[in-house]
Amino acid sequence: MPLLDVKEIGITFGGLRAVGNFSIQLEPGELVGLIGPNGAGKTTIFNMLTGVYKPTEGEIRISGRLANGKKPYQIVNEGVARTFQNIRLFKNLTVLDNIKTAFHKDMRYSTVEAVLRLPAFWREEAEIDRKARELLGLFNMEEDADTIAANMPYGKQRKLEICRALATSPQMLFLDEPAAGMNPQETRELMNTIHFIRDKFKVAILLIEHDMSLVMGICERLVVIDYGMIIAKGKPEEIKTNKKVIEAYLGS
Ligand SMILES: Nc1ncnc2c1ncn2[C@@H]1O[C@H](COP(=O)(O)OP(=O)(O)OP(=O)(O)O)[C@@H](O)[C@H]1O
Repeated sequence: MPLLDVKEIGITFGGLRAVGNFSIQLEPGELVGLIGPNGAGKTTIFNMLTGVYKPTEGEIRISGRLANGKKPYQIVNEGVARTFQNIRLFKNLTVLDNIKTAFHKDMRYSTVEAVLRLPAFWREEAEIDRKARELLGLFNMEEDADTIAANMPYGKQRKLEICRALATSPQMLFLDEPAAGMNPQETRELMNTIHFIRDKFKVAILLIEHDMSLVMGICERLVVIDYGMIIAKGKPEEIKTNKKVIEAYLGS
């Protein structure tokens, strides 16, 4: 059974069909790119897959369970994490605290134990601290633990956002234009980071990206959309020479 099984989903905003007949399957550990010109509907698809929008047509199944109409936090509990086109971090918190907030989804102590600062609370807080530092360590960011997120260079903020998404122990990770605003050096590092994540965490990754060198370089297969509809699917080398894809990009 695929991890993600999307059948013919679509959404209409005020009479305008932004996305239609969109289908995709993701198997564990796959690295797939979702590409298309500006305004093609990529973020709208992510928003449907993560519970921000409810599709007006079709069916989304995560690990076989119907996910249409679930709220974003329920989708996180189904093992899906995402990052955003515009980085969303708690800018005034430290790097470590940004990660810890994500781990708190799994906390088991009760409100009473937390308010009264009972041992169960401290034990679990110490464990979250340890796990957050360990995760930062995997991304070579342990020395940034006490830095305020907003004071980090752009590339590192992106990395932190991905790192925080992983703290929810997802099976699937959706990255919305992770290379946006990055310089070529940061983009190269990001490619390595994405490969590392897939191999280390065994997550399936769905990646929206405008940077063609990035998607072509790391994705095993690509889905191309234009005006809300799939126009091509295939391996990067097939997509590169696909006439419809070339026309869609030249025309945008
Ligand atoms: N909440 C909404 N209400 C009305 N229209 C919307 C809404 N969300 C998205 N759209 C429309 O859906 C279409 C697809 O937008 P979307 O942001 O998904 O494209 P995109 O492929 O992610 O573009 P980009 O690459 O520029 O980020 C656009 O025409 C947009 O105006």
